[in-house]
Amino acid sequence: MSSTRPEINIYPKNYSPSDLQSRIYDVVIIGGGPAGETTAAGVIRGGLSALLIESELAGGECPYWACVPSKALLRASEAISSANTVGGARQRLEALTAKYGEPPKPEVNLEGLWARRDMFAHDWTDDFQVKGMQSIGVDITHGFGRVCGTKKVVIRDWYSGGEVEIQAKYAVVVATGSAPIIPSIEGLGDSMYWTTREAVSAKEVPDHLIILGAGAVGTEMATLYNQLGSKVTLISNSVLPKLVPEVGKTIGESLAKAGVDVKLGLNMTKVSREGSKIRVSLSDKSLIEGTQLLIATGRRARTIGMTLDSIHAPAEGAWIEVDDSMCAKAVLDGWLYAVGDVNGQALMTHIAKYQAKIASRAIVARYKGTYDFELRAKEWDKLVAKPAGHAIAQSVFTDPQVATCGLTPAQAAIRGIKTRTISVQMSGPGTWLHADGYKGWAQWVVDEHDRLVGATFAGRDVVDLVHASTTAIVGRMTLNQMWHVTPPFPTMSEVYTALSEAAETA
Ligand SMILES: Cc1cc2nc3c(=O)[nH]c(=O)nc-3n(C[C@H](O)[C@H](O)[C@H](O)COP(=O)(O)OP(=O)(O)OC[C@H]3O[C@@H](n4cnc5c(N)ncnc54)[C@H](O)[C@@H]3O)c2cc1C
Ligand SMILES: NC(=O)c1ccc[n+]([C@@H]2O[C@H](COP(=O)([O-])OP(=O)(O)OC[C@H]3O[C@@H](n4cnc5c(N)ncnc54)[C@H](O)[C@@H]3O)[C@@H](O)[C@H]2O)c1
Repeated sequence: MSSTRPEINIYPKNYSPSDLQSRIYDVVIIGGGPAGETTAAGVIRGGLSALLIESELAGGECPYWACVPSKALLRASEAISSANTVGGARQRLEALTAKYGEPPKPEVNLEGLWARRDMFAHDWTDDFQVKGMQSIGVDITHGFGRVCGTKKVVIRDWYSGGEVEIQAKYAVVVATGSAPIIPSIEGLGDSMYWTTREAVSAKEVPDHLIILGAGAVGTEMATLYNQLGSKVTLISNSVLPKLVPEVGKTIGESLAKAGVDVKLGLNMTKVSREGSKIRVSLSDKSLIEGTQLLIATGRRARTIGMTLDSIHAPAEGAWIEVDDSMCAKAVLDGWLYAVGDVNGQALMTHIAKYQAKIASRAIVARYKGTYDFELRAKEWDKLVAKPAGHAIAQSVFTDPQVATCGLTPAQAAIRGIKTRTISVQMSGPGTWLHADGYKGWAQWVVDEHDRLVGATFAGRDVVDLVHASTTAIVGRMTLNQMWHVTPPFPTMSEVYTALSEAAETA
C-alpha cells in the first residue's frame, strides 16, 4: 500500500494461524480494530473464550491510519493558531518574529510533527495491541478471516497461504471495518493517488494537493495540508453533506478564506500522471495540475473475499444490516453479529466501541439464556443500542472545529419528527477569554414536545462542548430541564445558557 512509506509492513509475520492451540472457541471475531478488540474484551469478561483474527495490524484503522495520526497531525498548527488569538501569547510570537524575521512556512516544525505522529501510531507496529489482548485472555492471530458456513471461519496465512478452519460454539462477529470507495474515473487507477492511509502517514508535504470529496476526511485533510503549506484544491459535490447545511457553508467559506481553492458541484472526469505531475479534468472542462491527488469520497463495508454469500449475508462491499443487539438480520438463528463500520450505521471509533459493548453483552446473555429483547428494549439496559441513530456524536477537527450530535432537521423529518431550531452566535466572557475576537455558532434542534433531538457547535475548540447535548438527547431532556442546567462561569459552556435563553423567544 503506502506509496510514501515503503518501510511500513502492514502484514506482521508473527502469531500465525497454524500456531493456534485450539480450533474451537466460544466466540470468533474477524477484524481487530476498535470494534473487534472491544467485543473480544467483552465476551472474555462474560466468561467466554474468544479468538480475534486480524489481517493486518491489530488495532485497526483508528490508531494507524485514521483518527489518531490525523488528529496528531492537526494539533500542532491548531496550537500555534490558538496562541495567536490570545493577547500576551500573541505578542510573544510577534516578538520572536521581530527578532528572527517571519516564521518559516509552515510554522510547525515538520520533523517534530512527523515524530509526534509516528509515536502515536506506534511506528505502525502492533505488539502493544497484541499483548494488550493476550493479557486479558484473548487468543489473537494474524491472517485473513472469512466465513465458510454456520459458525465456521477459515483463516488464511498471508505468508504460507495455508488455511486453518475454526469452529465457533456460539457466535461469529464480523468487525472488519470499512475501505475507501474509489470512484470510477478514467485514468485514476494508474495515477498513484492517495487514499486516507497515505495522507495520514505521509512524511512529505505535496506542493499542490488536489482532494476529491469534502466530507469529514476531505475537510480535515484540506485543513491540515493547507496549514502545512500545500496549495490545496478541494473538489466535491458538497461540503460535509451529512451535517446541517449551515456547517457545510461555514467550513467551505473558512477553507476558502484560508486559501483553499474550493470547487463545488463538479465531477472529476479524467486523471493522468506524468512523473511528479498529476492532471485532473473536471466536468466544466477545466484542467487542474497538481502534484498529488487524495480520494476521499466515502467508504464501503470491508467484506470483499469474506464469502458472506455462503451464509446469505449481504453482497460483498455492502453494509451488513443489524438489529439493536448488532445481530445480522439476514442470517438465521442469531449467531452472526456485525459491529463497527462494517454495519454502516455510523463510521466512528466511539460508536464502533459502543456497539461492541452491546454485542458482547448480548452474546453472553444469549449464551446464558437471560436475553429477553422485548423486556430489555423497554429498560435502560446495556444490551440494546438505545441511542443508535438518534444520539450519535461527531467532532470534526477543521478550523473552525465542528461538533454535532443527534438529528439534523432533515434527518428528523425523514423519521416523521417535527422540529424547530434555536441558533445563537457564541459570545460572552467564556469565549472572549478563550480567544480574542472569538467567533462561534451553536444550534439546537428540538421536537414538538420541546425535547432536544439535535445539536451542532462550530467554532474554535468546540469539540468537547457537544457531550452535554449528547447526554440531554439520550436522557430525552426538555428545554425546561435544560434551563436548569447552569454551566460554570466563565467557560465556553455558557453557550448552553445562551441557547436556553434564546429558546424562550424562538
Ligand atoms: C482519515 C480518517 C480519520 C478518522 N477520524 C476519526 C475520528 O477523529 N474520530 C472517530 O470517531 N472516527 C474517525 N474515523 C473513523 C474510524 O477510524 C472508524 O470508524 C473506526 O476505525 C472503525 O472501527 P472498526 O473496528 O469498525 O474498523 P477498523 O478500524 O477498520 O478495523 C477493522 C479491522 O479488521 C481487519 N480486517 C478487515 N478484513 C479482515 C478479514 N477478512 N480478516 C481479518 N481481519 C480483517 C482490518 O485489517 C482492520 O484492522 C476516521 C476515519 C478515517 C479514514
Ligand atoms: N472526525 C471524524 O469523526 C472523522 C474524520 C474523518 C472520517 N470520519 C469518518 O469516515 C467516514 C468517511 O469519510 P469521508 O469523508 O471519506 O466520506 P463522507 O461520505 O463523509 O464524504 C464524502 C464526500 O465526498 C463527496 N463525493 C462523493 N463522491 C464524489 C464524487 N464522485 N465526486 C465529487 N465528490 C464526491 C460527497 O459529496 C461528500 O462530501 C465518515 O463517515 C466519517 O464518519 C470521521
